Amino acid sequence: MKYISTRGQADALNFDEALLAGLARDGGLYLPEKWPEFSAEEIRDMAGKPYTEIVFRVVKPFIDGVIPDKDLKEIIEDSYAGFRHTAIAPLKQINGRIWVMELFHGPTLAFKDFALQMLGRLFDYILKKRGERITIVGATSGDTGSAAIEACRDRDQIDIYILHPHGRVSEVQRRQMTTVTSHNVTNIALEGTFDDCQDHVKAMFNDQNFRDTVNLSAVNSINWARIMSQIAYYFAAGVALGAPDRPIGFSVPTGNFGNVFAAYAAGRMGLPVSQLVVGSNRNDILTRFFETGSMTMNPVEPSLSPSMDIQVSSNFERLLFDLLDRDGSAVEAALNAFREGGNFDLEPERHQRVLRLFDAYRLDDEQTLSMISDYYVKTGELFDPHSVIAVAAAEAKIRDDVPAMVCMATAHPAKFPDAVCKASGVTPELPEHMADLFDREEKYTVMDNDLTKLKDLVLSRRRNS
Ligand SMILES: N[C@@H](CCOP(=O)(O)O)C(=O)O
Repeated sequence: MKYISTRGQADALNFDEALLAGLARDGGLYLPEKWPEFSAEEIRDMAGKPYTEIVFRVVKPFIDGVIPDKDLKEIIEDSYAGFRHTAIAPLKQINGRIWVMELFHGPTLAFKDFALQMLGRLFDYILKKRGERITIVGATSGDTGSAAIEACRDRDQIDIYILHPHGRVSEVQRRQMTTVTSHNVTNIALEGTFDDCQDHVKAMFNDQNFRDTVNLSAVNSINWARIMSQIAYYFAAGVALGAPDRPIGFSVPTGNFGNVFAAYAAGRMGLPVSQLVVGSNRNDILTRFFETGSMTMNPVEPSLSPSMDIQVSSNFERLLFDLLDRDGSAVEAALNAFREGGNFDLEPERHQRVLRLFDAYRLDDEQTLSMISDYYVKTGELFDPHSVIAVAAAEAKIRDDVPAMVCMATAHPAKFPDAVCKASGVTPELPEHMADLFDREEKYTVMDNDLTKLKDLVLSRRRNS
């Protein structure tokens, strides 16, 4: 299995090379050259299997022998051993056709743990084999940061720097990152937005000298291995609800487009995915795109669902690559137009094609609070401000011919106690392992929104061995 860049110029890589590279050298994102496909029989056979077995079957074709099966199985078992629910990703029905998959039982209470617990172990395994070290610079709007830190802390081969937008993540999200004091972790609160943080990360990758000097790698979903690991829970949900013999829809709260792209990938691999609903908050660039075929950038506005306060959704590039018939130069031209002029338009015929699968829906803060309250009263479920957008979007957009839709509950309500309490009157409690989070000491550096200063910091702390 080779991995190719969405911009079409970089060398094709094997799994381990793509894992360590993060972003391709031409600025594109890696994708498998060809989607592996499961037959109906192979999908049917996943039903009733433990979650870790489904992960193994889904990721094996992507790893393609780079890691022997025995070692891969151990990595997978170890990755999910720390989850606090025995089902790992439990499914709950909340009304006739709508289900919720809880993806917040991992160590940092968000869906990011599903991929990052694996990513940390994959890095460790490959780096030890190669005798190499890497520097990770990651950007977070709230959840990726702590999940990445948790996965990479205290690993000898890794130094990790996480940039978050200063004052724009919830206090629990910030403390989950900044109270980790491991020697290899640096937290930076950037005077800017998440998009600024993500732009700086990409700029560091696009500076070939810098990336080679520090051996830069990625924990964000620009890294293919992030998407790969997340595809597994879509298969787990699908087979639990009757796939391949019954089609299935998914509703996903979306910021960087990685999670919903994993659902799309599951469809390309044979899961009968018949509808994907993209949920957004007032930063609704994706919703407007699906509604109109035109992607137009607005300023990022803070919301009650900060993890989705994003205008430039990295993984949209992977979908665009398919929509533009895998033509790397067309992808590059469209994205250059977007970055330079703040807009690009998809041809009407391609827009119609994307609408066969995708729908989109937005909720502003007021609607988000009201929906948290409504579902709490109607079902007893306390949703966080991101998950509730998926549920409301599913209710609003589920098509008549979709027999079951699964909403991805991406974060634990205790990550957003103020919003949840305002909506429901209930303050969700942090799980025991985090009960003293507010007593722990924080350590982070507030920095100007300045790429040169960031690079200097990373270079100055570089370890030679
Ligand atoms: N919503 C994310 C933003 C980064 O997304 P990623 O999937 O590319 O890591 C966050 O919570 O940090």
